Amino acid sequence: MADFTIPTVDLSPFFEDPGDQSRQKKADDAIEIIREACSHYGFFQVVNHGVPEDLMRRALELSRAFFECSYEDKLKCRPYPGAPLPAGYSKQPDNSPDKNEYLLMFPPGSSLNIYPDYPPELREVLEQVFTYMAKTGMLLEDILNECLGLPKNFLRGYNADRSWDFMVALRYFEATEHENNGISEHEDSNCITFVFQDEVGGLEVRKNGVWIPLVPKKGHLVVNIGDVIRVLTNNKFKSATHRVVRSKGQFRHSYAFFYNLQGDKVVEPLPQFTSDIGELPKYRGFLYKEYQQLRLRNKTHPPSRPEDVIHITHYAIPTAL
Ligand SMILES: O=C(O)CCC(=O)C(=O)O
Ligand SMILES: [Fe+2]
Repeated sequence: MADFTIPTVDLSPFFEDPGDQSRQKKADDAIEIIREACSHYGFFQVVNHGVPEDLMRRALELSRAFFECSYEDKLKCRPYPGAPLPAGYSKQPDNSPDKNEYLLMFPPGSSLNIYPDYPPELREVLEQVFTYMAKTGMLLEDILNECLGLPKNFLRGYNADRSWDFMVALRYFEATEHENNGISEHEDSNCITFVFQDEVGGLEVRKNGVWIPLVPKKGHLVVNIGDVIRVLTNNKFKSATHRVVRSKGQFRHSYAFFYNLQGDKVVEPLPQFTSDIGELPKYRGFLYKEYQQLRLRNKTHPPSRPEDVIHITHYAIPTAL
């Protein structure tokens, strides 16, 4: 029988004294669940992750208030031309199958950030959420490092520059009589993504070929593994396939934090998952910023044929897959 469960992992052992024996057992159990989830489908949920629940709730209230402003007002913080990603407010192009609008930011202090004036508390709350999420990202990266049996701090060293991380507050429009696509099925291009959402629901992940709804739970963060980890591990860890469906009569709000990679880094399968174990690389190496640009183009100039949408398979070595 199909298994529709999505593991929830308690991260509290990773905040406790490392010398404690019972802490070690709980941490080992968590690592085992994460390893299993990442090896098969690339997603799970976490609790006790360090991001305060009240702050997440407040962030959702404030982004809702922002999105309720008029389109003209929201356009006051539209992106500067030429930024690597559109920081500020954007709405998906009318010809996009994705039906949502979003507010994107880089790390607090980035000169690219454009914040709305209303509601006045939004900026500070966004910056706080960002700071907490980046810490959770570092913790999860260390945990993945351990799950993969890589040398201590390997991923930390490879991905030491936090300036390309970004966060998006999203609002999905109500479904119509005829269609309900919020974001078409995709894998995230980055390293690790964290999502929290309001009570409406709509995020779905594909596990063993079946779409499973992520029922919103207070204080939970959904974790998706992205394509960078998939390529580094030569497919040992999967990037999560997910989508968002819209609800009739309700807008949906969520936040997605993209723990990312600096654009000049080369992404290619690591020797630990190729030559060291006698396996061929399944991807050719590429500069991360090239891939991020191609993925952005999917959004700004949505191809009319779904088969023209760029995925990580763009870099796949055909004979090795
Ligand atoms: O809104 C969500 O729940 C997920 C968003 C997402 O998948 C994305 O922005 O890549
Ligand atoms: Fe996504």
